[in-house]
Amino acid sequence: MERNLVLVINPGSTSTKIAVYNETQKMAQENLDHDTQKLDQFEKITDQYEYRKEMILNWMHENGFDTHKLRAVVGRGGLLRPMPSGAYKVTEPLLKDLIVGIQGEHASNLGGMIADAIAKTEGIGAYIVDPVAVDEFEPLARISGMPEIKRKSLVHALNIKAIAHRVADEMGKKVEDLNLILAHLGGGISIVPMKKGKIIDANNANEMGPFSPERCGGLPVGDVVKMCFSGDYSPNELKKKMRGKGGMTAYLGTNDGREVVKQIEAGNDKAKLVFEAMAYQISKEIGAMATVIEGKVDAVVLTGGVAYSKYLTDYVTEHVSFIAPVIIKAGEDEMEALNLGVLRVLNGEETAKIYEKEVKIDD
Ligand SMILES: Nc1ncnc2c1ncn2[C@@H]1O[C@H](COP(=O)(O)OP(=O)(O)O)[C@@H](O)[C@H]1O
Ligand SMILES: CCCC(=O)OP(=O)(O)O
Repeated sequence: MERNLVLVINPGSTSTKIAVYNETQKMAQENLDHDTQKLDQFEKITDQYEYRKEMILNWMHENGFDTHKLRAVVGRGGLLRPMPSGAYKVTEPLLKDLIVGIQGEHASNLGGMIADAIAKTEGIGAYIVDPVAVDEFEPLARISGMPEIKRKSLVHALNIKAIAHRVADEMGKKVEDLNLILAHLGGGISIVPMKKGKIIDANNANEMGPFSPERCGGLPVGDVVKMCFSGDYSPNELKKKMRGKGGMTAYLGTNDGREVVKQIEAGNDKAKLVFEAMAYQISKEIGAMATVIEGKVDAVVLTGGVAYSKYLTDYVTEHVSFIAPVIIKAGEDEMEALNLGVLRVLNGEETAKIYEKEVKIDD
């Protein structure tokens, strides 16, 4: 049987996206949304491994894709050690860091883990491309204000880089010729200044910046310390309040922006206040990141699922268009970027990076 297909697996905090490609042709894609109640049944994100893997294998089976026809599996890469951008082979040290969550828990850790499991049963390669741990920060961006704590680059690097290339193409330029502010508005939110193709700062989508559909964003730190020592919450409850059950979900009980827009249209004032507060915080972060590149911004780009909401993009555009023209690229180019990343390796145009050679593993 000819092995000519690539399986692309993209676990996000609110969804699992799956696609099958034959070379550059997408044969099928499915976006499986996960509601807050379902994900809440799992204590840790790695506990979702079997649930999401079975969903993917069932989808393949139901859509007539035989795993024996796969030539590679590529997954979204997770919270690994700070690393250069690129396509990586899933090796044992990389897998180990995904499983332990070396920089924390996130759904994207499951991408490489599930890709590896499916690839191993077929004796083929598993890969990740531009994981959320891609780190191109400049030295100033790493200083937090407390020496024990470093600012981290945890960012939607895959989509941000893919969308930046798309915008540059449409402008007849290369990313290296541009300064952009890109805001990925998904289950988590990343806002970055991109200087000549490099993500030189970012809010850290897991813990800082605007609140998001499922995360609390940056908080007044004194109040957080009080909560931690109140005895009212276990460490796991607090983690869930930060990620998974934070932000829009905490106020409105849903991680689904479409549902919130419907509530606003039905006259729900609380939904309006919270959704606008998210748009307000997004706008403020874009303003802050514009200072990093001294206001020399060619465009502000809004991408990710929440950028489908005209209500939200209108609000943000009104508040930030004084900085630069606002371009809306709703949704993501992640599936395409994962497939193209692995094709460059399979077709010999690029050599897959080896994690343990690119990062310092000191334990
Ligand atoms: N038309 C829309 N209006 C508002 N929010 C939307 C719309 N479409 C998708 N979303 C929201 O976008 C978020 C998912 O974005 P996505 O980039 O797919 O993130 P992730 O990969 O983190 O799951 C969810 O909160 C979803 O409800
Ligand atoms: C940690 C950055 C990646 C991220 O937040 O992704 P999702 O929006 O898919 O959860």
